[in-house]
Amino acid sequence: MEAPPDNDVLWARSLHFTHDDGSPGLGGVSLGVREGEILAVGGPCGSGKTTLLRCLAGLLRPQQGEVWFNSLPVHTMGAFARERLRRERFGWIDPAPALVPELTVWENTALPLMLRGTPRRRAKTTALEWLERLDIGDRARHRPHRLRRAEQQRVAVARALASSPTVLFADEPTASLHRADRAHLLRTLTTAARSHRITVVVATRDAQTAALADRTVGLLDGRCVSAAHLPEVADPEGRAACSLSA
Ligand SMILES: Nc1ncnc2c1ncn2[C@@H]1O[C@H](COP(=O)(O)OP(=O)(O)OP(=O)(O)O)[C@@H](O)[C@H]1O
Repeated sequence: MEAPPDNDVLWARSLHFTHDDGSPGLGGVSLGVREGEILAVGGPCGSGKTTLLRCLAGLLRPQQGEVWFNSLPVHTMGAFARERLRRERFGWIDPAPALVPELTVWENTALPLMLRGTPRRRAKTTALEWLERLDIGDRARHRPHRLRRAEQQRVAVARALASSPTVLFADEPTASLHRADRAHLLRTLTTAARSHRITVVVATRDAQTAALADRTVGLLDGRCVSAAHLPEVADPEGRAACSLSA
């Protein structure tokens, strides 16, 4: 078993994954993600983007192939070690904000930190700082149902960033948002990731999202293709536009 190149924080070789019902997920995907890089994984519906992110994040175990996080072989780790790795080093954003309805916005944001053992007061301070950066500090004491969908998704982003993950996985994070909300969320997410040197792997069918990435890999039928098939962006939110101080 050969460890990945030094400058790749995440590295996958020849990943094969078939779902329990026999549906093909991945058919031999290899890629490397450099430290601090924002990598977009593009491709049409059903091409394997979510399956790839879940394999890279240790949520699914590929039947064949290797996943390395720095020098750690994720593909050979047991369930407990993978869960710990996810809790301590990875962040995850779903297409729809999955917040705990009984908790306030700041408690939702602080939850991963508290699960890690951070004292409540310190977790609260960090959560409030991230909520301010994402322009929802004034909603900190509300419960999620009082927020718009776009605001809830910003809470999900704050929650993922608050625990300072080494790698943040974002699965179509703007899929359920309007265009203006999408642009705002993407700018804050990518600006925060760049300023905090967080590596991001984002699955997307959206050209606007891909335009903010350093690099895009395309998937088709569970395999890497040379170029991602994403539509042209009429008014791309280029990286130069990322001037927020998140
Ligand atoms: N839990 C599951 N059980 C069975 N098959 C699945 C499951 N999840 C995904 N698949 C199948 O695996 C293939 C890849 O799906 P995946 O969700 O990874 O693609 P995707 O590119 O993320 O799609 P989308 O853009 O629609 O989210 C598809 O054929 C899909 O139907």
